[in-house]
Amino acid sequence: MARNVAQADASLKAGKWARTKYVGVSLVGKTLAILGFGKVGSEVARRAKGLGMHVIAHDPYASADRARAIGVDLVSMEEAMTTADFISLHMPLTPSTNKMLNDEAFAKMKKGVRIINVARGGVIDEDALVRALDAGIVAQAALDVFTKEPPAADSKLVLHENVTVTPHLGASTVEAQEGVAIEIAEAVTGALKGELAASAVNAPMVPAEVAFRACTLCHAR
Ligand SMILES: NC(=O)C1=CN([C@@H]2O[C@H](COP(=O)(O)OP(=O)(O)OC[C@H]3O[C@@H](n4cnc5c(N)ncnc54)[C@H](O)[C@@H]3O)[C@@H](O)[C@H]2O)C=CC1
Ligand SMILES: O=C(O)C(=O)COP(=O)(O)O
Repeated sequence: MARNVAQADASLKAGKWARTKYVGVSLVGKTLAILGFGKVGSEVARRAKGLGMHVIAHDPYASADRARAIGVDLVSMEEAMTTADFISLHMPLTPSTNKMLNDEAFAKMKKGVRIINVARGGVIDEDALVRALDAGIVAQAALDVFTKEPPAADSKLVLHENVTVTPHLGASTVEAQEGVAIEIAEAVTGALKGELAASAVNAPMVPAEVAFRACTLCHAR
């Protein structure tokens, strides 16, 4: 996005040689705000540090120690919104993150901010993003996910010249798909053997009787 690769590629293939139209921006020295400092957000932070960016993150549940170890400052949503040159979204879609980037949030951002969303489309109010792009608040957006997938063929957001889009390809590498397949197979064989499923989202991580014993002990103190 920062170097207009997708637009320049389409332009050259259409027979144009538009060197001045596609002058980009450098990442080095720029502030990247990561919203959602979990598994993906932390990896993005590590890589962005390697590119010479100043990385801050907003995540109400992240540990400050873990952030410090990667060289990232945990900040408030307000600070993330007002100081970032780039904002990358990595939080889950929940009632509290739904349309987290809305008109009010865009109004606080630095003019010319660039937005990356590889989380879930619903964390952005897409109509508000189109307004922010048209107003020049958001210079560019790179979107892998959409509120409705696939988005409508005439989506203003998808067709916007300052928006780069991909069809939900975040996890689509040969290696990642193989990794997921192995992880699922191991979880299934583990569950069949009666082992605790480390990645279960719908079961307590500790058997109920162990949790109950721990609870009784802690109440007995
Ligand atoms: N485009 C794609 O193909 C992919 C998209 N995803 C999306 O990326 C998201 C993140 O994935 P992981 O890093 O693996 O999840 P994760 O669970 O490790 O991290 C999510 C982080 O968001 C934080 N969070 C929750 N509410 C928040 C809020 N209101 N503000 C800021 N942070 C908040 C959590 O504390 C957590 O640290 C997933 O929920 C999924 O929707 C994940 C993989 C591939
Ligand atoms: O794991 C996720 O959250 C993803 O969005 C990846 O989606 P996929 O498994 O590629 O359909």
